[in-house]
Amino acid sequence: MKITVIGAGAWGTAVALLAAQKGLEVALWARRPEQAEALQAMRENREYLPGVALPANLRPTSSADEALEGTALAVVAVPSRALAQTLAPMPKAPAYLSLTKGLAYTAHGLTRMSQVIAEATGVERVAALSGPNLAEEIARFQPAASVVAAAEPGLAQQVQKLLGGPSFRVYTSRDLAGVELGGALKNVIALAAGMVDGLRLGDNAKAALMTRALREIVRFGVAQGAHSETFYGLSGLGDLIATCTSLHSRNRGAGEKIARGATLEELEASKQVVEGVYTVKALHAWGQESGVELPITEAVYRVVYRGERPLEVLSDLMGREAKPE
Ligand SMILES: NC(=O)C1=CN([C@@H]2O[C@H](COP(=O)(O)OP(=O)(O)OC[C@H]3O[C@@H](n4cnc5c(N)ncnc54)[C@H](O)[C@@H]3O)[C@@H](O)[C@H]2O)C=CC1
Ligand SMILES: O=C(CO)COP(=O)(O)O
Repeated sequence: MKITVIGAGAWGTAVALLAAQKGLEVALWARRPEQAEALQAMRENREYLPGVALPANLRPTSSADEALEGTALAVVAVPSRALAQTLAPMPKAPAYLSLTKGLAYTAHGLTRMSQVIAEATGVERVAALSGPNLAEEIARFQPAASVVAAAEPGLAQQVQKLLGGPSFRVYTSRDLAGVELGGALKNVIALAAGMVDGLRLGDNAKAALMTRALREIVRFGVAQGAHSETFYGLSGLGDLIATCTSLHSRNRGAGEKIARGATLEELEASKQVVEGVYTVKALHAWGQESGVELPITEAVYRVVYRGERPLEVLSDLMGREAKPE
């Protein structure tokens, strides 16, 4: 069986490696022809995932026709901002799996990545995989677990069989919204966690941030139609822990850089995608329209987009009205 991974960044390459290890024929589509050629020539993704050899059954290409011909599943690992424009002109696959952790604010309101994929391709069979999954560890087959969610249970089970293996335990879920929202919102909180690290505010501060943020994520997610239990699972709490504490996390690292004075332009110029920067903007736009308060998310927005100082924003959060937990 053949599967196609669209997007040859760190995460697309890591998941392509998981699929190749299962003996599948794997096409890895890279946007730039020179990137596909470099992957092919070096049998390594030196730009985004150095130090890991690509096996022979993993075939890099920049041709969408070649990548998608005869495929059973397209696994999408393109940054959220480029998702619709990347997929729309490509040949269609029978089903899609979203690996992208982001949120968009469109004319339809807040839009999850599986919805962006369905709209861009016209294909309704779309699943999402999310969990505490840092690409650098998964690519080295260090043990990890994840959740695949789809409205159609058969699709989630198909992905579970295709990607699950000795180092990667995959659970299924019916809560597509919950799995996607947990993965998107934790990136915003990881920016805040990075600021806590950069300002050396301490372990108590980070634990308080993550705990109160989880409450905020649950409140928001349930209002969006997700199930609260999903946020206490791998794609919620699990990913929140991994991303807020890992030295590999680009979002947490970006928060540290912000605390040391990095600007939005500098973050956007990074070769590696920092999704939290776009997710927080979408959430802010939604909050303005809906009137729903997301205090921690709003604090991150004020620092990233209004250039306010993290310590001043923190002081506002600490000074909010006293209330029961
Ligand atoms: N790196 C990780 O550990 C994980 C990442 N993710 C998610 O996967 C998605 C992809 O992230 P990574 O693979 O880590 O990215 P990356 O930061 O390693 O690489 C960026 C990728 O995006 C491509 N790209 C940049 N601009 C583009 C554009 N305008 N059009 C098309 N492609 C473009 C680059 O060529 C490269 O392949 C993100 O949504 C991220 O949140 C999810 C789980 C783990
Ligand atoms: O989603 C991730 C881990 O599950 C990766 O997080 P970063 O994008 O912050 O590196």
